Amino acid sequence: MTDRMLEVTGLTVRFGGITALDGVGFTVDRGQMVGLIGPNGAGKTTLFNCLTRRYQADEGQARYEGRDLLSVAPHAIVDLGIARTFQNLGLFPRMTVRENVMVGAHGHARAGFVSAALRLPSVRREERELRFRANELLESLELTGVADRPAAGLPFGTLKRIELARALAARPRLLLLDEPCNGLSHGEVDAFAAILRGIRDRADLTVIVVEHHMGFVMGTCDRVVCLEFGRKIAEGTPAEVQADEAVRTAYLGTAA
Ligand SMILES: Nc1ncnc2c1ncn2[C@@H]1O[C@H](COP(=O)(O)OP(=O)(O)OP(=O)(O)O)[C@@H](O)[C@H]1O
Repeated sequence: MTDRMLEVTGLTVRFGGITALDGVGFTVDRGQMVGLIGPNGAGKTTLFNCLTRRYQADEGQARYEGRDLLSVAPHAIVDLGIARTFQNLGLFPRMTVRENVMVGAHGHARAGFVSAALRLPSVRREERELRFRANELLESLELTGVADRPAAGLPFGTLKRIELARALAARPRLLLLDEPCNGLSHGEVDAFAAILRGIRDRADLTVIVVEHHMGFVMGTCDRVVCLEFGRKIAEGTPAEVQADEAVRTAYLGTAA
């Protein structure tokens, strides 16, 4: 029996004359790591923006854990256990690495504005818990050594891991990663893949990852969905999608 987490059907998004997503459908089961690939402009980021309610779908449905995701308010997405990272990192450069990660967990803080302003004991306890959680994440992502340094000036590969730690701080059940390997060296990609696999296995986590790095996708994902010009052109195991003629044509211009 499958444990379906996400079911997307007929998802269509138009921007004026451009159809960025054209009737896209796929499913994701709990615990899977699904790769979302396709040439530039295929609609991958638009799909993430729809699922996180930044963009409004013109047609179609997305059911997440049995509920209609497309009617959820954008700010409520994190409460449903969905977190994402961005192509262009959205870190706070002057805050320390630890503080950046703690920001990700703040959506889960219970203290209200007044008690936080008065620094009541309950708030201090909560902050200790957030710090503890952040420290755990920093350790599992091999960031403890830079925890007290400002994010500004750290190497790009490190910033990518901080961005991942911040998304994980919200304790997501579904994690959407937008090009996590972009700009990483070969060695960093392998290290990132190993870290991600470790986290996925430890924390009951389901992942959809947009990525152009085929080595990462083929070596890390359980299933792959390929988009081109807003349409799904292939879906299957990494090996099946890699061998698919439409996918090869989309990437190379001609079937290779
Ligand atoms: N806010 C927007 N307004 C107008 N057009 C948009 C908007 N967002 C995306 N598009 C268009 O939708 C199409 C799909 O873009 P999208 O960014 O989703 O592709 P992508 O697969 O993520 O590409 P890349 O790999 O380059 O990030 C493109 O033609 C893009 O120009």
